[in-house]
Amino acid sequence: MDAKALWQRYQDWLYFHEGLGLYLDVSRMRFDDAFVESLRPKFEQAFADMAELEKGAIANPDENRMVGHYWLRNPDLAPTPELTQEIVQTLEQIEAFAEKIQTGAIHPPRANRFTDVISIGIGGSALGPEFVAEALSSDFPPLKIHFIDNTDPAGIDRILTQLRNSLASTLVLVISKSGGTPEPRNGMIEVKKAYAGQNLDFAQYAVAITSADSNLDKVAKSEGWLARFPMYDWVGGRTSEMSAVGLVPAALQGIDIRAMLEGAKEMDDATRVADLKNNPAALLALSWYYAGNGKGEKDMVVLPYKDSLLLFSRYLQQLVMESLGKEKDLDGNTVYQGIAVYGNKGSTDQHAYVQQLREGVPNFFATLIEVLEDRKNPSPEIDPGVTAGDYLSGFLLGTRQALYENQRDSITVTIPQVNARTVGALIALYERAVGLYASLVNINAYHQPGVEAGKKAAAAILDLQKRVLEVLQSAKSALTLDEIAEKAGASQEIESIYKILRHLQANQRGVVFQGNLAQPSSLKVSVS
Ligand SMILES: O=P(O)(O)OC[C@H]1O[C@H](O)[C@H](O)[C@@H](O)[C@@H]1O
Repeated sequence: MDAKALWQRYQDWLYFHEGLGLYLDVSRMRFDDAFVESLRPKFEQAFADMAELEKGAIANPDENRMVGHYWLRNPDLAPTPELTQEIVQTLEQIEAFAEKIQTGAIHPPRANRFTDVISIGIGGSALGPEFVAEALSSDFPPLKIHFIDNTDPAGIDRILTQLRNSLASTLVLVISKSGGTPEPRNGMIEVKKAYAGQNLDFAQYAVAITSADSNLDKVAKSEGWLARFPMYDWVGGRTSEMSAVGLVPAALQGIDIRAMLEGAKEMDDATRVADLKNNPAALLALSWYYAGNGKGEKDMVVLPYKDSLLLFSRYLQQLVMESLGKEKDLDGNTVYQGIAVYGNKGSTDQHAYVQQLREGVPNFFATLIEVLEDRKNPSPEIDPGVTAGDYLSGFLLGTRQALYENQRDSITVTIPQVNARTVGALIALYERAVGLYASLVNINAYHQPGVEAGKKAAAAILDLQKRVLEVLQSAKSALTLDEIAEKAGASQEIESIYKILRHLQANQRGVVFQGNLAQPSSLKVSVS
């Protein structure tokens, strides 16, 4: 396509949202009109499915749940007045709580103010709050946030060591929809011990964000924690940023949560339009379908050219991959769907892997996120008439062009600046695009059956560890791995037993190895 035709294509396909000042450019996805026409019936269905979902249909049939994240930013859409009221009240409670914490009306027993927050959660209970903190937190927020999003002991130590001298003014959020996920539970127990170690009454520092009557909710209630906020059955973890899960941590950092909700609402309104060309989420879904042949054959590389949006790709990884990565479609056929997502930021990544994107295996399409405003204040000149921001912008345009010249497709999303409204809008844009794409490929975007397999296997390993230790404790002399496996009734799991023991041995847990470490079958194991 020559330059003139390409410029025309750019204008023909350009989407602009006036209120948000957001542009979406899909002109560098090389679909043709016939392709668009062929997808129209699927889009009609997708728009109809989405309308049903918003009205409160059981859009997640496997879990028999409604899917209501759209109601969070427009409570009047909720299917019952009770739900509307609950959403509104929770929002007011969040704002009132954050204000009291910031003014010191609620303060820790031994300090005038809370200065820090530890947010404990994983997956959907961490990725949104982390992304939003990185994108929107001011340089000197009223409360500084720290995340424990894993059960890595060294990671937990790092946070607790950094906060050692300010634990007495640190608020703790424990966020878990189910209230039973092991990682946040472990984090909570360890943090609780750290408070006890400094003679601080954890309950006076702790806030739970979880489903009513979950295990976490029960603990928080019985111990009289500082506050509890609800997580709803009809909001999925990966779409929970606009629920208490995302709003509580954001509000505590002084982020304008009303603006975030407003941006999402405006985007929801725009992505509700049942007209492909005038719906930015539909244009994204169309582009994804085109790129990957409706089967996820190409990966989505997300490159925001703005440091503060670094975690967007990580956030999208869960939103897209946990939603779309499914073995079965809604009719039970085996389809192995999904779209792989990765990326960090531009121009940084141009010095890392863009070489492969430009010249190597063409198994991806790029999404470039452009932010028009460079910085709040005027920029100094780097070269005559040229600023650092001009370079950043030039690198984005250059990469887009270089990719296109080599038949690598890209989408460009442009926002005027990174603020609460545009971040809310970006989240909403991708939530809807995922929902529409799921309809196009006929899958349930709102469950995650595959995650259970790993959780069950991990639980079995921990159970095996107990049995193995019992065997060793009652043994009179050192045993080979074969003998341990047999006595534990787990002959098929000898490799797991070896790995469990190796881990215990490395952590001074009383396990002693004799023999050649390079030949596990030669080892004799005892406990001290
Ligand atoms: O919020 P929680 O119930 O603790 O869940 C945290 C995460 O755990 C699971 O592994 C799910 O796959 C995620 O969708 C979820 O976000």
